[in-house]
Amino acid sequence: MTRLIIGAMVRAIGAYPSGWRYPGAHRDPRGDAAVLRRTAEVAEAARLDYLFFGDWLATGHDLEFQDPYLVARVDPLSAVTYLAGLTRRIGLIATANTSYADPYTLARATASADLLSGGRAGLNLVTGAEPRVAGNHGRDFHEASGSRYDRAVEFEHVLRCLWDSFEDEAIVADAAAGVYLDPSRLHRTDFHGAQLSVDGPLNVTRPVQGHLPLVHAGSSPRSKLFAAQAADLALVAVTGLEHAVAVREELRSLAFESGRDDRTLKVIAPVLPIVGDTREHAQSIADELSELVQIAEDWPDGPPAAFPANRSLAQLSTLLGVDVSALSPDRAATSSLVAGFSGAGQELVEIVAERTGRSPSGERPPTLRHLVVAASVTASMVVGSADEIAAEFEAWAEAGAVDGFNVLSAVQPAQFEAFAFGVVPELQRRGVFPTEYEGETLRDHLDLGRPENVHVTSRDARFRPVTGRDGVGRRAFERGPRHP
Ligand SMILES: Cc1cc2nc3c(=O)[nH]c(=O)nc-3n(C[C@H](O)[C@H](O)[C@H](O)COP(=O)(O)O)c2cc1C
Repeated sequence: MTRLIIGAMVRAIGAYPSGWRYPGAHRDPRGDAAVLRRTAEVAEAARLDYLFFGDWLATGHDLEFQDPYLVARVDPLSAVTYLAGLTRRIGLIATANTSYADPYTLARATASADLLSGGRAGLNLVTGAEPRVAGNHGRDFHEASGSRYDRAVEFEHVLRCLWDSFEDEAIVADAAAGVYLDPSRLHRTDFHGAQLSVDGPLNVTRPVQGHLPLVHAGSSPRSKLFAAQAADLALVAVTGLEHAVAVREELRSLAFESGRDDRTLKVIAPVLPIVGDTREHAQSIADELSELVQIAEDWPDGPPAAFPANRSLAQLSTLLGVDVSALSPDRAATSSLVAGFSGAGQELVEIVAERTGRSPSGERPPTLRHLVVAASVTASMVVGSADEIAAEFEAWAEAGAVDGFNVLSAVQPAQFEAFAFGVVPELQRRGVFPTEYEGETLRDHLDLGRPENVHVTSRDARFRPVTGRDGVGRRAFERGPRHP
């Protein structure tokens, strides 16, 4: 039976550019503590596997228009530690940027989060795509992808060595004998690589889970190789079901080529469901959200300098093959106008019809604004009733496209609650998502075993970079048979 992994990608003011403008939406990040608490309570009541917190280490006015949640947000590890004390069962995954983080500090904070949550912490390692981060961390420039991934490879190795500093039996705590520590079970890291140098040992005992489940999010060839070799969950950007099938197969075969049991790599896709009582209701929500997205033409004298170039009638004209730049954004895209559109333009009209229920020949045709928004907001959306969305999730799982989803919510808290209390029970009714938490730890929820201590097995402790199919990989193992 298919068993989906489902986590919530928490974005406190919503994960759609205009979500914060929707009636009743949470919109002031100064109130995030209450929203995070409520989100965690709802997610745990729905038995979601984890809450996932992304990260972005810089801010600026431009982000207001691209991705308003990136403007101001709580640090992800702080959110995880806060929620560790408020929840009992749900996993809590924080993002860290390996290009800028200090491995000893991160190993210490994450091992602590795992201990404080009873084994429910996870860590998403990214190398970062935002160049402004460099100046916030005393660097002259953001390193190129190759160098960032070289560092990420060393980083992951060092993290595991540091987490394993204490063997599970290292703290003896024999009060009668006066023996606190077995020093033979405390291990130095002694890693001195091209980019990182760490002595160790870590001054936190081994995490409850041994190693926190590692997530990696990216899309380049080096990113895929890193995910295949180092991650338990690969968070991928996919354009549709067929693309997802291909990406999952590629990642799993890379994992196999790296000598790993490829079934232990779970491929997770982000998805943004718009949930309504009926399909028409969901479409009316998606329609209102589209209408609330600002486009360049909303400023008669031109948009702010940082406004995204692709959110304009000028850019849409290129895609449509028809110059609509002098028209009003509220001009209806009627059948006669649409007839002149390019193939890509016609496809866009179909996407808008599916999402909003508006068709060129109908009573309420889409407007040019709807088309600009559909072309420029790239979130992977599915619009419908709870049952329709659950059916779509199930179809993806059965096609071998994903092992699970990271669910984004356009409007907080309403859309998240509609998902948790509407779609999740439908998935449970279909038997593709469990109704109860069984194990205690995040690794249990993800069906991952507890790893051995690298200092005891010593195999992983030897760091040997090797050349993989798409670049420099981590290390070579004996290859076992590939499982079906
Ligand atoms: C689904 C998804 C989520 C991501 N989340 C984050 C994030 O929260 N913070 C971040 O710095 N980068 C994030 N990234 C960016 C990647 O880490 C990556 O650095 C970026 O896409 C550049 O591509 P590359 O690393 O594959 O070269 C995400 C990427 C994907 C596909």
